[in-house]
Amino acid sequence: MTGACLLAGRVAALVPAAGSGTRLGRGPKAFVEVAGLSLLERSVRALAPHVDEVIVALPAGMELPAGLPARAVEGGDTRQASVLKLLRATDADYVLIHDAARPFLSEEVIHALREAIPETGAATVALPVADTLVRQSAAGDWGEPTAREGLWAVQTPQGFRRELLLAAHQQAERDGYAATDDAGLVARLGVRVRLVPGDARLFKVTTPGDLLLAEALAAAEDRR
Ligand SMILES: Nc1ccn([C@@H]2O[C@H](COP(=O)(O)OP(=O)(O)OP(=O)(O)O)[C@@H](O)[C@H]2O)c(=O)n1
Ligand SMILES: C[C@](O)(CO)[C@H](O)COP(=O)(O)O
Repeated sequence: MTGACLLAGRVAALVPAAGSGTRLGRGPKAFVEVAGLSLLERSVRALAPHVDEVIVALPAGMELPAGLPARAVEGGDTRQASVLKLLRATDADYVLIHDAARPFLSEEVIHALREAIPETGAATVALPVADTLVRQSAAGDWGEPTAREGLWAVQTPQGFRRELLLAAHQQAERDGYAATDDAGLVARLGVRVRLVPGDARLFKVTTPGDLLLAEALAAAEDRR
């Protein structure tokens, strides 16, 4: 394992990649290619040098691309269910959860996240919100403006002591509670989650417009 930031123990990167990519409309999204490399390959290749193992949750019946330094489990019906399966597939001391759909993950972000984890056992990469925010009215127009000060848009990777995240998932499962990310499940236990400034390039490829952006960014990065 390489990576400057020491976490005491083994670190696994867990990559939920079992989504169907409905909003993108190009089939299982993790396998969609950007400049010749799939979102999944880009994400795994960014993580692998910084962790002891990489485990990917895949849609049923799909296999890992040849030569990828990872092993696979079958994903669940939701992202939360896929992450729980990934957590049960490792005994690492720490886990970094990273969406396959966020393919532009830098070494700097991984290091900053790893440094933030030990204080409370939980940290996430996120970006301070830069746009004006408004809640829509009942008619779908401009409704109530929302102050953006102190608001962050949450990204991945997110890092945890594995036992803490497992406890959070198990509690959520008992309560029938669903969250859109893992930090939210841990925060629900009353544990402080550190916010680590992220990177605009960590956007989630969700819509066809995001894919165009990803193609442009990949072309620029691959030229460097
Ligand atoms: N059952 C699921 C659903 C999502 N994911 C993963 O969680 C990440 C974030 O999900 P999202 O971007 O919403 O992907 P999809 O669910 O594929 O997209 P959509 O909602 O448009 O179908 C993705 O890497 C996706 O593959 C997963 O592992 N298992
Ligand atoms: C985990 C996440 O990427 C953090 O922003 C996000 O919540 C995933 O949401 P999705 O609806 O599963 O894309």
